[in-house]
Amino acid sequence: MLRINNLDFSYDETAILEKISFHIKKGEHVSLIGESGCGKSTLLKLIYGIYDLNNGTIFWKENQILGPAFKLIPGEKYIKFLAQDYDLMPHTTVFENVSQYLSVFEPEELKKRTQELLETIEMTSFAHTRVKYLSGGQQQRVALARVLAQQPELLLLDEPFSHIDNYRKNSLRRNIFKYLKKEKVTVLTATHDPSDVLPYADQVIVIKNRKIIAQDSPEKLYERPTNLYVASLLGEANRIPVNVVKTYANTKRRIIVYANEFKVSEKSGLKVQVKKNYYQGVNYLIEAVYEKQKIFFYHTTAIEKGKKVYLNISIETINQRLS
Ligand SMILES: Nc1ncnc2c1ncn2[C@@H]1O[C@H](COP(=O)(O)OP(=O)(O)OP(=O)(O)O)[C@@H](O)[C@H]1O
Repeated sequence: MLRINNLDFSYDETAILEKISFHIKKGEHVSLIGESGCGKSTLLKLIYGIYDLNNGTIFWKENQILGPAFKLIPGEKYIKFLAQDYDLMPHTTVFENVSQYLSVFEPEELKKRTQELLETIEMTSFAHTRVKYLSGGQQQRVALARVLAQQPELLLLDEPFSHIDNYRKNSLRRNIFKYLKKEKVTVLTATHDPSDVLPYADQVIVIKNRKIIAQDSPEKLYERPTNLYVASLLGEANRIPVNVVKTYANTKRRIIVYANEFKVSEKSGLKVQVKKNYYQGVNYLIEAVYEKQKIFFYHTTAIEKGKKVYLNISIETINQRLS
């Protein structure tokens, strides 16, 4: 459905994206992740036709997406892009902002659809509030409902929940992604937040140094990360020599271990010295050192600074990472 082939792009003489190729099927939800400045927003803008490519092609179904050199007004009606600026009508109400694109010839349907969308973004009680009086996070929610109302076939979301408080974020994410699946909208989301990715994405694309370095399902990328960069985008990750575990005494390989996969032991394992405790609510994230390398692990209680402890990893985890 969305087909990107051999895309190269630069704003000036510095290359931003190189040889980017991927396909997204109809109704699929793909997350785009990578360190800040790696080109996620740029890629979404290119798919929307805001800039001209240096090389390559972008197709949505049989339609080629062309940049401003070929098309005066960017954007296609079947693609919507929710950028960091929300493009709302500040002097009109939330209801009017959301219903603007629905047919006025079917007033009952307009009311029903708008209400459904306001429920999805949990803003029913603000229906008659003017948008200019809303907070940044509330405006972001209205912007989401406004793009959904336009029934896009392909939706490009750039950090869609970045301004929304944690209290709302989880239920909102569930509502929005459920709605998009129900409506079979194809979604490409650029995000920093693993909670946007792991439970909802069908595929994850990882960008580093201008290129796609990994593409897989969230489960596979998390469980078998190709490197520390990929793992660290999805969780609190460490890279440790596997020979600290007796059974693997003869191998020199290092494996990725997430902070939650370590178990503290009194007897044997990776011997670390505790440096700091970070209270997390459900547990503590503990910063320790092993031969000058920082190691992070979770533990149910704080551990005294300077104390030496052993960390164990299950054999299943080791085998999974070595495979
Ligand atoms: N209009 C522009 N002109 C020139 N350079 C730009 C422009 N917009 C972005 N860049 C540069 O392109 C690179 C990629 O930026 P982009 O915003 O796409 O990254 P990103 O991965 O979305 O970052 P973040 O996660 O921080 O939002 C950065 O080095 C940025 O400085």
